[in-house]
Amino acid sequence: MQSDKVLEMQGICKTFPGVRALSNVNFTLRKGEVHALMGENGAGKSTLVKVMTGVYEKDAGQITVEGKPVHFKSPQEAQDNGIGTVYQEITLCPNLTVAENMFIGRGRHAFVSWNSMNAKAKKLLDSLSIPSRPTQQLSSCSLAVQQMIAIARAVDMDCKILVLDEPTSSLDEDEVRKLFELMRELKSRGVGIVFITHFLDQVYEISDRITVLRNGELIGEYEAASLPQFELVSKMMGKALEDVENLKKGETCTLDGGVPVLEASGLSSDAGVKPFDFAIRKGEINGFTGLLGSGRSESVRAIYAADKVTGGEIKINGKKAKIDEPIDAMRQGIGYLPEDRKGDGIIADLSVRDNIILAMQVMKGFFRPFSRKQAEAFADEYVKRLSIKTASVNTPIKQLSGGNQQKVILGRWLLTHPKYLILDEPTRGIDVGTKVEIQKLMLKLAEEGVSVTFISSEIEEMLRTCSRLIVMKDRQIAGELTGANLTQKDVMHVIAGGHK
Ligand SMILES: Nc1ncnc2c1ncn2[C@@H]1O[C@H](COP(=O)(O)OP(=O)(O)OP(=O)(O)O)[C@@H](O)[C@H]1O
Repeated sequence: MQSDKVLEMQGICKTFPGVRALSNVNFTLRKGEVHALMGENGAGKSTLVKVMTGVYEKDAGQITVEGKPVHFKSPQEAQDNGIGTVYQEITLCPNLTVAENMFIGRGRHAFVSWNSMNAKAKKLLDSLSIPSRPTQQLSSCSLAVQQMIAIARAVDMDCKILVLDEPTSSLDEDEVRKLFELMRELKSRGVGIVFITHFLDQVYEISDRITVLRNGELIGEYEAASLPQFELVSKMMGKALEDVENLKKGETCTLDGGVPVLEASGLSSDAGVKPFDFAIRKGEINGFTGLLGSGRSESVRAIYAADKVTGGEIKINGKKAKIDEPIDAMRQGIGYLPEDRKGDGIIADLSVRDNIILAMQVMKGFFRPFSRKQAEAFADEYVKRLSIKTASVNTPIKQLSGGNQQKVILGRWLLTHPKYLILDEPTRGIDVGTKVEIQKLMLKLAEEGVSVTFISSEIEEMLRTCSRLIVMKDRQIAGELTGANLTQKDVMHVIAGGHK
């Protein structure tokens, strides 16, 4: 009897130096299903997917595609067997057109003319309802459309299995909806989809089945419809959920009156943020919210001088401060965890230790390096405090899972004992347990008198932790919410209506 299983992985093992990333893991994918792969940071999801797609060779185990045993030694071999992958970071060429990106490097498409290539691209785009033109330069498409084009490319290569590793983490709600429509279309064509995300609501919206991994082991495989969300979370975390449920709503101490820790007036930057006023008090957690592109990140970048400041002034504790470059901000006790941790945050080839001490070392000066012993002691402290999963502090940071890399950057700033900490998407790509830990950490820092500005695409976690929300729209402040007005509805109202 022909099975409906398109992929079967059995007894998969993979070890890296000092880390057993997968032990004896089984995974099956059916035709036409969306199968979510869930687990906390470092659980082994990406490793399993990389074994599946030929990026890593397994140490042990069997893989079959449509019943046929396979042993991939390269991503090309996986691709030749009908496995397509689209990563969160798009790997297409921004300077080429949409059509060129769809067919580049594809020997079997011997196009006789641009016209025939563009015509074929148009047909494919139309059949998948992707809103873009074949002759358009890829960089002019939104991130979501670029992702869809990467998917279309895989579809045209006759993929039977599509792996989507955190495809939604940079998309807004509308874009996520469009991506889901495309996923449903592919499902109806019989494509099996492996879906990795940390957004639980999305898992339940689109997935048929869920496989949970923890510490490299298989916890179980479930029908999504019969696994309540709280059970999923406790399976991922390996503990009951009361910690998540009991996180107190953010009633952080806003010390009214008194001099603000930081006050900005008429601040603007060359990243296009319009002049704005802003103040934060000791021990306050506030947030910048708004849709992607609203200017929420650009505003905090202006405060830290991460972009060139074009106007306005900043006072620290009531005194005018000269902050022309990030180093000036650091010396004033400001820490900044950037949104783009790959581009702006981690230094991939350096160890966990060197990444943790980086900000401290910059402040001290590179001509006065910390001794190895001192650096290791600093790093050890924050690896323990933030439960960073790493073989050692000397491991290159690029070998850590995404969420653990994020914790290292957080450790970097905590080590400088900042007075004011700006955290832009600190919980993106982070599992639910660690998210709660980071939210708790923010509340604790605030209690200790540190002021925090928090940005997150998940409005709920901002409502839980912030005592004031600044709502951005079209690169300027559209409104400010406190107290009883701190609700999702009020935020939407300001975004929709643009009034205070
Ligand atoms: N190339 C590598 N070298 C060494 N260790 C690695 C490598 N890739 C992954 N690991 C380790 O294997 C374990 C599993 O990591 P993996 O990236 O698969 O987790 P994940 O579930 O995808 O996590 P996240 O949600 O944070 O991305 C982690 O402890 C990680 O540090």
